[in-house]
Amino acid sequence: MTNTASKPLFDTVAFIGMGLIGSSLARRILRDGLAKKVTCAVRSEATRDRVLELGIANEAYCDIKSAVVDADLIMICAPVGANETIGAQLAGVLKKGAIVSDVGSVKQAVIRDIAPHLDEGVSFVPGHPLAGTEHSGPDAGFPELFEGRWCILTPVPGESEKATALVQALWEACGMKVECMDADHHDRILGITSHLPHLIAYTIVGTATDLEDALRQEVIKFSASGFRDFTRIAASDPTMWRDVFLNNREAVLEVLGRFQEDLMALQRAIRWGEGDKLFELFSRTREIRRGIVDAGQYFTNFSAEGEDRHSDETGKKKPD
Ligand SMILES: NC(=O)C1=CN([C@@H]2O[C@H](COP(=O)(O)OP(=O)(O)OC[C@H]3O[C@@H](n4cnc5c(N)ncnc54)[C@H](O)[C@@H]3O)[C@@H](O)[C@H]2O)C=CC1
Ligand SMILES: O=C(O)C(=O)Cc1ccc(O)cc1
Repeated sequence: MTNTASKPLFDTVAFIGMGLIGSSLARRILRDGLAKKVTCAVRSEATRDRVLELGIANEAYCDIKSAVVDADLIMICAPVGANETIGAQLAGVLKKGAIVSDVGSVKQAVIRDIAPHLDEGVSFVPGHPLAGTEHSGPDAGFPELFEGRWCILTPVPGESEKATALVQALWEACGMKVECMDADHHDRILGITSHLPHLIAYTIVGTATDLEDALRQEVIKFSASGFRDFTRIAASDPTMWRDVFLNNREAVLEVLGRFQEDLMALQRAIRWGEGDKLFELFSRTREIRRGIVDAGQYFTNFSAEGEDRHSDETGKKKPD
């Protein structure tokens, strides 16, 4: 989908954090003229130089204040564990009428850490584009990342509806479908659909490679596509995912409890040779996958063979 906006939605968009998500959105904004100017705050001179070399921001700074002081939209794109520190640096600095938004994978903790620091006259519209890869850093981004995917906004009651509509318009201009919901509802859904699967992938790859040396070599050598899929997910950024689990503790622990019960039931079925139970579950899950693919939902970036065009198989981390 190409941008249908006839004029820029914002004068200046400032990014805090220019990794996979920040740099993908910045690329899209600059490519399609969704803002007149893009600025960003990064943490090192090397990243600042790289961002300017890549041409993914008009101005790049190593401090937050310089990047955000004239911005109409401030998009926080750092790991969610950095939000408390980032929020404190926004207090007393932003223009009246500025909008603060974010892309964090959890939403209640983001609201907890950012909202108290924002001045009167500044709107806050938390968001989460459900699109990504296992890669990190400014080189990993690409402008088509968001195409055809969902973006969830979790507006805080009492906040400006105009601000929410503008953030929604930005994500729609990036090709996303947008839905609003409460932050706690978001965290419960994503706990099941995203956080638990990542935890399982980290566990499986950990278990399989925590073997004695000779066996580990064979696991790597003969890894079939099922295991390789898990290794892709398990190559995701450790800082980002540590922060996700620490900041969505309740929802993850709740779903993990249910998962452990279901796993025990499967363990028992295997032990006692209860083939019917296994067959019934596997048939049900096969139908679910077929339903998702037929509905064209979520997997819009998968080819017929089920490979995700967003990612390669190497799991290599791009420079940060
Ligand atoms: N990776 C993914 O697939 C997705 C990630 N997200 C969310 O997007 C956010 C960013 O993730 P990615 O872009 O993947 O991570 P990334 O690791 O590629 O980029 C994060 C950037 O933030 C910078 N950063 C860290 N602390 C900072 C601070 N205090 N001030 C300024 N910059 C700081 C890092 O140097 C890095 O360049 C996270 O909150 C994550 O939960 C959302 C959807 C998908
Ligand atoms: O790479 C994958 O398979 C992902 O699941 C990407 C992803 C990671 C985190 C999010 O909050 C949303 C999407």
